[in-house]
Amino acid sequence: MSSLEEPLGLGDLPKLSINRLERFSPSACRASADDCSPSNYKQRNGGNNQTIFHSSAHSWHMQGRYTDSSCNGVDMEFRALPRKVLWDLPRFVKIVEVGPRDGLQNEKNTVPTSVKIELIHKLVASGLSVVEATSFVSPKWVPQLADAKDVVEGIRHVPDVRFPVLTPNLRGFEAAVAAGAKEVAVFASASESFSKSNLNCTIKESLVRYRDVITSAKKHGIRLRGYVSCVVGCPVKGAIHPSKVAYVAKELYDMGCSEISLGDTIGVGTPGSGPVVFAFSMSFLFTVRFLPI
Ligand SMILES: CC(C)(COP(=O)([O-])OP(=O)([O-])OC[C@H]1O[C@@H](n2cnc3c(N)ncnc32)[C@H](O)[C@@H]1OP(=O)([O-])[O-])[C@@H](O)C(=O)NCCC(=O)NCCSC(=O)C[C@@](C)(O)CC(=O)[O-]
Repeated sequence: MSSLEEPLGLGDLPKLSINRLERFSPSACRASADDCSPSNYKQRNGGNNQTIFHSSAHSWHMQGRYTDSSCNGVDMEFRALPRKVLWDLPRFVKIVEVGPRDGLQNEKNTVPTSVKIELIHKLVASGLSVVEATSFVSPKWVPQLADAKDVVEGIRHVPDVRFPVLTPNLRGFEAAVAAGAKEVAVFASASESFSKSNLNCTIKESLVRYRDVITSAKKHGIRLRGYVSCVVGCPVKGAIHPSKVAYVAKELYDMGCSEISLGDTIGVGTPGSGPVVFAFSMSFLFTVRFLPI
């Protein structure tokens, strides 16, 4: 049995509070805001029940207003909003699995290359069509992923799946292309402190580096994603202003990234995180609106 197949004890699983999800769900408002009940949406949506997805979407847009224990006194504006939010939901959600890269880059013990390749094969077998495989970063900074070339080599014959890899500079990009990568991602940050600790440079300097990577990627016909880290909060600086997120996202987009991934790096974008999250959701809407479908 490989390390991937060892069973997880139930006690090891994180505790998930369903109440927390439901508190912001359409069903939490059943008593008075009929428009937002899942059954109503089910009809309009051709019978597809996607309640969990709606729950999280509501939590962005409605936060603060659903926190009342009952929905008494709901005004017309409140009633109209859920319908608008439901209709505005995207018809398509793309999942980019980042476990082999993001998950393994912080492992205390370096995972053997063969196990990484096995993990990627299993993720593909589970139905995932985009799996971020590894990073072509400095092995001095991330020794856990020093075998990037071998990992890409080990998965290059898997058909119909995209395997983007992370590249922090032109050197990483060139190594990725030489190894056979067909898609890369660059990663900037909305927090100056995080940029320094992750890339050893300022946000502006990282964007200058990425301009070279992106120019080269366009020449090679390589698809590009751009990450923005710390879109809600930074481990050093705390709250991050949405304008910083919008600035970095727009720079990456203008340079030629076909997708922008907004990373809540430290997981503070919860419904309970108050006005920051609301402000961020507005910024998020702005950001996704200027991206092509
Ligand atoms: C950007 C650097 C390279 C600057 O690193 P540096 O030390 O400032 O720059 P350097 O140019 O002096 O390079 C240091 C050494 O690394 C070598 N080097 C330089 N570049 C490469 C390369 N591409 N591949 C292999 N080696 C490289 C370079 O040649 C040199 O070697 P030496 O001369 O000392 O022997 C470094 O800071 C780095 O690699 N950072 C990456 C950190 C990282 O991978 N972080 C985790 C990923 S980001 C993330 O997880 C967030 C995300 C994406 O998930 C989104 C979210 O959720 O927030």
